[in-house]
Amino acid sequence: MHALAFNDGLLAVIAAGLACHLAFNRFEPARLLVHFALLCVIPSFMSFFVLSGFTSIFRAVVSTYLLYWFTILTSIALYRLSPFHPLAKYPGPILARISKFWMVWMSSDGKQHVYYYNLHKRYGDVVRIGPNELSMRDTAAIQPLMGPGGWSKGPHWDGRMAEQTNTRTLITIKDPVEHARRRRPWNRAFSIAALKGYEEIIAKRAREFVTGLEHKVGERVDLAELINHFTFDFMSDMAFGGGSEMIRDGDKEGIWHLLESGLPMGLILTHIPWFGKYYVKIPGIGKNLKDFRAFCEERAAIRKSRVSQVKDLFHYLIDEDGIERIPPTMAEVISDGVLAIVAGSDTTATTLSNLFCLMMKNPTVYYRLQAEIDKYFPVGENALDTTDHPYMSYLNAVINETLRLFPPVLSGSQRAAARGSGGRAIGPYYLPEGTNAFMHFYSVQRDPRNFSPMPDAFWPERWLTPEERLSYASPDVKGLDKVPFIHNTAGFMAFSFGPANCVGKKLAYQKMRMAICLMMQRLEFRFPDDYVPEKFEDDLLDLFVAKKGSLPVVLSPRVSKD
Ligand code: HEM
Repeated sequence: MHALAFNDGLLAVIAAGLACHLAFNRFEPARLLVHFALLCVIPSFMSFFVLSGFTSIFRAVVSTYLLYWFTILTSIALYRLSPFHPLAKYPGPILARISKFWMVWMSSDGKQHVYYYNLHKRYGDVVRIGPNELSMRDTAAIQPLMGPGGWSKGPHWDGRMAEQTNTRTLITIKDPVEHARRRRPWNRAFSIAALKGYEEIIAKRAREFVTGLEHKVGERVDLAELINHFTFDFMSDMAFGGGSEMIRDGDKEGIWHLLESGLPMGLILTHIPWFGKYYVKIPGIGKNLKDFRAFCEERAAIRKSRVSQVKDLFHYLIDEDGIERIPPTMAEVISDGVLAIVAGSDTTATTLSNLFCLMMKNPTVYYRLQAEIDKYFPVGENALDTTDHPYMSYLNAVINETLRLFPPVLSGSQRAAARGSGGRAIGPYYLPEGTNAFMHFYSVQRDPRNFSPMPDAFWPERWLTPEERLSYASPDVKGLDKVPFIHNTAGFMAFSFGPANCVGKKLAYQKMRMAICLMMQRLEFRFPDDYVPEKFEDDLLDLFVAKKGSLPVVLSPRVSKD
């Protein structure tokens, strides 16, 4: 009789485990209390059913927990590998299909972009890289996934932003209507007229930056770090009317380090967003970000109290012209100001560093660009004048080619099919509801169906017109006119795509062009003799945004100061 009751008890525990899996699968509960009830209260209660088979309560409780959790995990794994799973037809590594912890592990070396790239080579255009997540490489999916009427931002931001319960920053907003409302001031801030107004802010910081470089002529400097200082000072000017003097003083407060220190954990939370709710409960967690936010709040208050002579980004974000029907709250302005600094300084700094590294590795490109800059800005000309930028085809080609090979957001930005949407065809693929998906920028941009020949090589000439390309005919391009040339700009996704793409794209180009022209008009850049240039790419990590290492450079003057 006892044995029967015990067996019944074990079966009840297993049944409860299966029911728990079903509840998580069906309702995706997010509240910690519900997690606690499902994972702890139920097995504690169930241990009474098996008491008869154990010599102590302790043993009964431990055994019930083990059996309960084992049942849940086994049931989850079997379901996710089974043909009944909605994403069963999409191939991918077994462990990735079972759990997102696999991607946490695989991305921990900072090379997830290369991992995804190799997965696409092995499995094709759509790879299942999580139980409910797909990585995509086919350009036919871009428009339906990310274009107007496409899917909204995915949950990968939820974990990173777990502490932002009230005011979310623009990039994390899922609701398309709310996203559009919050994006309006940003769109105004990057209109052609507004951009023209920023030129003087860029020019001032670019002059300070390049003058600082000139003082270091002959020295070995970390160009990547100095570029960080330039982009950070500029974005602080834009977002909060100043407050940062890294070009002058260096990063005394360690702010750049503070921002970068959160990236590895941020990446983990993009893979397991549900964990963010637990993570933020750990005492002291998020302190760095809170400190940075406090700095921004202080700056925002100062900037708000005075009328700026210049219409900076803050002017538009806080709606100083009073255009919005519902004026933005101060919390929204601060939150988006923080985003501007983070999204606007790191991305352009990484691109500029990559660009100089790639050019120094490819002297032909370096001298071609230098020649173009010399043509438009000979000695004595103002290299910060933007009038001729549209005609500087080689400059634009070098920037695009850098962004193609190394987009600062290497692995793309997740989108999700809303629950209840019923799923939809994304290009030639049917993606059921509950699916998260992203275009893998790094793979799309190196796909020979989009960019050929030499999709993995730095070859800016591919961005020129055929006539321009021919005019550069030289040993490095010999024979390339004999192979098919493919240049599918739909596969150029560094700034993402659709209504939630990068709103700061034009500003990024403007800032990078101005800085490059001034830097190359005034200075020569070369690697120190003992530096192995491949190290820079080895050190480049995919932590959602790219994190770069140092870029040692020796500077020499181009223009005599006499
Ligand atoms: C080389 C430079 C840059 C690159 C490659 C870049 C790339 C990106 C990417 C890939 C996204 C994600 C979009 C998505 O979720 O689909 C993004 C979003 C964003 N970027 Fe940039 N970015 C750059 C510079 C800038 C600059 C200078 C700013 C200026 C403030 C900026 C502001 C933003 C903002 C506000 C968003 C969120 C847009 C939204 O969700 O509506 N970015 N950027």
